[in-house]
Amino acid sequence: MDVITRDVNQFSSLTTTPCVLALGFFDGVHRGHQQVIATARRRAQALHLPLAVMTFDVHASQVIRTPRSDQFRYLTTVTQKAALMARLGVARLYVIHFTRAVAAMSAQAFVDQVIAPTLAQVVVAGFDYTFGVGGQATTATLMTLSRGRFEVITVQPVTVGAWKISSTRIRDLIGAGEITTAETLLGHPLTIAVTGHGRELVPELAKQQLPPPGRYRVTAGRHRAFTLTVTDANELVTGQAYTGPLTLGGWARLAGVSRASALG
Ligand SMILES: Cc1cc2nc3c(=O)[nH]c(=O)nc-3n(C[C@H](O)[C@H](O)[C@H](O)COP(=O)(O)O)c2cc1C
Ligand SMILES: Nc1ncnc2c1ncn2[C@@H]1O[C@H](COP(=O)(O)OP(=O)(O)OP(=O)(O)O)[C@@H](O)[C@H]1O
Repeated sequence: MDVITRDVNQFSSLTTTPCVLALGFFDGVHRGHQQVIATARRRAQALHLPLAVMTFDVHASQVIRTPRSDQFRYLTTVTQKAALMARLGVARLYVIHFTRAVAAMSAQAFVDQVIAPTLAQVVVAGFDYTFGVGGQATTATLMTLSRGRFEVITVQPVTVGAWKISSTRIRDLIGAGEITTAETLLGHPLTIAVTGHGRELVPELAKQQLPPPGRYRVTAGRHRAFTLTVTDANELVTGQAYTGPLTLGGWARLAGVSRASALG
């Protein structure tokens, strides 16, 4: 898979072959996202075109300040997103640098200056995708804005019970310690990218969604299982010192340990 990182003003210089393009932020690459990408993949296969996805490096809420911006937490780093996308058959991942200038673009400008230069023949997005300044445009309006340059496919909601699967809901579940349910909605195990600095493991993302304070068994790589503590200050502390990058999976809460003794 090719990862193409771009500032929005570099886009007009893109020369590339046509593609089928899926649009969204895709934090967590959950089962709803997987449906969007699978829909695009089927169309790409039928048309013998490469499957491409366009995402942003930074979430919109971190650029456009709202009362909820401070509470926002990420599920996946760009690297994790890219690895999950590669497994779904994505050939080309566009990572657009999301800035105030991008947020201020009209929907038509975004279509003309960012989507069209990818030479997308088909654009696929979910039923609730919005874009353009103030989130002005939807998947339905995308068809008009395409001005005949591409076809638009809208993916219907993937739900569990009455709920649409969403990154927001998965963040809330992880934050509430409902890791198994979160993983069901994700469609893959929860993994958190960290770097060991002695006994502290520092998440790669400053704003990483973590499980609540407590003691957990985790795995790093295929075999190494160990315990760690998520402290009340949201720090990850292990018994053994380690230096370097780790991907923590296999999250299981150790039952019957109170917060106070978990820190001891
Ligand atoms: C060109 C462009 C401009 C955008 N401008 C805004 C904006 O002004 N305000 C906003 O809340 N979101 C803006 N967005 C973000 C989307 O509308 C959408 O709300 C955002 O991706 C939310 O992601 P979420 O569903 O993961 O919360 C913009 C997106 C694009 C592509
Ligand atoms: N459950 C779902 N069913 C179908 N499409 C979905 C679903 N969730 C997201 N999508 C689509 O996937 C793309 C990426 O969505 P986005 O990154 O906004 O995820 P989200 O889970 O809706 O996030 P948030 O909870 O922050 O709103 C968009 O095109 C969106 O419409």
